[in-house]
Amino acid sequence: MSPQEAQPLAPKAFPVSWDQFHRDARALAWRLAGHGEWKAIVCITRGGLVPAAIVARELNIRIIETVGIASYHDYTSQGELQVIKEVSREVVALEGGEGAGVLIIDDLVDTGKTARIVRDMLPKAHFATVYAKPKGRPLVDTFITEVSQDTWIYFPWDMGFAFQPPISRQGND
Ligand SMILES: O=P(O)(O)OC[C@H]1O[C@H](OP(=O)(O)OP(=O)(O)O)[C@H](O)[C@@H]1O
Ligand code: HPA
Ligand SMILES: [Mg+2]
Repeated sequence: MSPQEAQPLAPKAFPVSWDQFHRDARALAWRLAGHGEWKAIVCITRGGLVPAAIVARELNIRIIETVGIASYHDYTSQGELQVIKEVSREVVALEGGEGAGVLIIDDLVDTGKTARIVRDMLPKAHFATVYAKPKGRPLVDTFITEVSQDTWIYFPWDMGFAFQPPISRQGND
């Protein structure tokens, strides 16, 4: 179901183009570059895959691990959080364990529930997202742009080109 067909979770829309997402993910890499060297990235699939690729390229990080968490259904509701794939023991054990030397990447933090689970798995890791909403912000070490809690972020991989009716026709039909 598309967000247009469904009742979205938040009334305000923040659409992000590929170009803007690339700039914001690069800005995240610039900010992270000042924090030292990471041995590995753990990206939270699926949303974290795209920013992780951009940050890994910029910071020359070659060990990329995934942790799979899913919770939102059809863009309309957040259900039980499901851990679909755990982090490998080798990555947890890097630099003495508990995620030390690991950079966790996700596209955004919203309620913070996903971040909480991954932080508990890797308490010494650095948690970075491109976007953050107020409820989840305390769980993130580094992010680029904050949007209000009543805003839904539309990522470029969820969108396509569509006809836009002229403003003069909107709401008049
Ligand atoms: O802070 P929270 O309220 O927990 O929400 C944030 C999470 O929700 C989205 O993932 P989703 O569960 O939709 O899965 P996906 O990454 O596979 O799209 C997003 O990519 C974050 O991982
Ligand atoms: O605002 C959002 N946009 C896309 N996916 C999400 N998952 C949680 N919040 C969001
Ligand atoms: Mg996700």
